[in-house]
Amino acid sequence: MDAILDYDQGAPVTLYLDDLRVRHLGECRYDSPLSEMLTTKQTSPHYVAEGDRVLLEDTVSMLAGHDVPPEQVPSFEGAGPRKKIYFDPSSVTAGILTCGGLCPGLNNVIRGLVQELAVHYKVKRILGFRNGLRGLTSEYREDTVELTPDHVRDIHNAGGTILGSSRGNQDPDEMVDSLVEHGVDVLFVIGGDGGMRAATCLSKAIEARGLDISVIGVPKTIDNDLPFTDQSFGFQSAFASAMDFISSVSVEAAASPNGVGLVKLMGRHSGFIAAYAALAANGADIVLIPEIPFTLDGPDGLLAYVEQHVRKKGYVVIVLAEGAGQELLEEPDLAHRNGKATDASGNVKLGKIDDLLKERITDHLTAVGLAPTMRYIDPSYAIRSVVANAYDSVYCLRLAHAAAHAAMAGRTEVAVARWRRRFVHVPLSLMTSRRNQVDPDGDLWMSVLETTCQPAEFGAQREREKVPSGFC
Ligand SMILES: Nc1ncnc2c1ncn2[C@@H]1O[C@H](COP(=O)(O)OP(=O)(O)OP(=O)(O)O)[C@@H](O)[C@H]1O
Ligand SMILES: O=P(O)(O)OC[C@H]1O[C@](O)(CO)[C@@H](O)[C@@H]1O
Ligand SMILES: [Mg+2]
Repeated sequence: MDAILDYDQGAPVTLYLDDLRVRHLGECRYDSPLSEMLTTKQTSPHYVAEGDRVLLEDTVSMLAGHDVPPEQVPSFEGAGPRKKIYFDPSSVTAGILTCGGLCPGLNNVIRGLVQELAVHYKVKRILGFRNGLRGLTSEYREDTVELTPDHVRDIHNAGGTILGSSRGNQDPDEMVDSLVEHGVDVLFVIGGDGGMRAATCLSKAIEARGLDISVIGVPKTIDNDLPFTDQSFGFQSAFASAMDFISSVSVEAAASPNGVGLVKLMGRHSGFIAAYAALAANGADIVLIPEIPFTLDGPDGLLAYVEQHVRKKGYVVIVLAEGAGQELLEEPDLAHRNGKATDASGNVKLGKIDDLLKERITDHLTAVGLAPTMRYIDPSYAIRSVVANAYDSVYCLRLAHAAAHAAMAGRTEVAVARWRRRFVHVPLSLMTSRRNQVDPDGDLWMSVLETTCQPAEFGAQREREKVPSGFC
């Protein structure tokens, strides 16, 4: 009686109730320092009581599809403080690391963790491991920093991460050795999909050795490509920053003869930054994202539409996610543009779709007598190195609180996330089970089409990878 979820949208996704269960290190025997605050708490629109759960789905039709009693409806464990906890806080050593690409809010999460652990749980020793998972290798394991509330008080005023970050693979057993050597009881891994995979490997290696160490993931990514989280922290700050570049390019393109404004934004496999920044700036005429392949040539292709737009309006503004149109670079004569290499963590390096577009648009418009003025911006790292905005700042702090509570309550192999505006525990296996992508049939993309007035697709419809609805 386990098969619970079946999204019949292209690729069906079946979730089992067991997929949503969180691993515990053992019985919670210690009174939490926060227990007094919790005595009268019950579930309300603003609080999920201990023991209650948060529904995975939120539409009547989805819920009606389950012919099971309420306790078997798919749901997440709520995050938050517990009256009884697993670890004796006075003897806990905590570890924190940040890995992968930068993301606004990393320092905010570090600060929130240190404050919650030190001030409320009275944890005396909090170690920061430097430069991501590399900090747990034998070569670098001694290079730690002791984190105190004083030390982290103002770090949220800067972008980046005071701990540093890195990509590249490490041996799980070597990393566990480092945790044992430092006596770490709870480890917080602040990372993206790779970081969550690494946290899973670490948890498994810890379990295989029968150790009592909790591993908690705090998912971060400006790409917003992690599933089971409403939006990842830092995403909002990143797209707000991207919006300014779209506005600049729009001003430039509008003031130039046959102006073509082109902004390339980060987003390897998911076009959320491009979509949101374009909506926020409201100046984009075309948004191109990895989820929706496009064709350049032909009457329904991108080039014809660009031409038509320039003729009608005098200029055109295109927002391009870096992972868009990669299929165009597969063509044999374009092989030189196709990166096809991988970075140190195994992430595929993308081909240069921006170069191809600049060249093809320039050639096409010139050939039809509309020689363009190309205004191109690649803000690149500028959008992810910014300080977290006010919203992300609050979000990071609350995620950090949830992560500290999860760890002290002996949860492990789990990430904290915000799901349908509640904070929940998401098993790491679920966090890495799929990629969050813009759903071409979802309402976000609909809003993009409504705003830009671009056609739903450029060129002949291609078979595209279907994404499960409900995760965007
Ligand atoms: N499949 C995996 N198994 C174990 N560890 C992994 C795996 N993938 C990545 N890692 C580790 O996780 C760390 C971070 O991965 P990665 O560089 O891909 O960044 P990320 O956490 O995905 O963040 P971003 O969203 O910026 O890419 C790397 O140091 C890498 O060693
Ligand atoms: O930091 P790197 O290695 O240059 O990688 C850049 C990639 O990282 C991301 O910012 C995700 O963190 C992607 O949007 C981008 O493609
Ligand atoms: Mg990644």
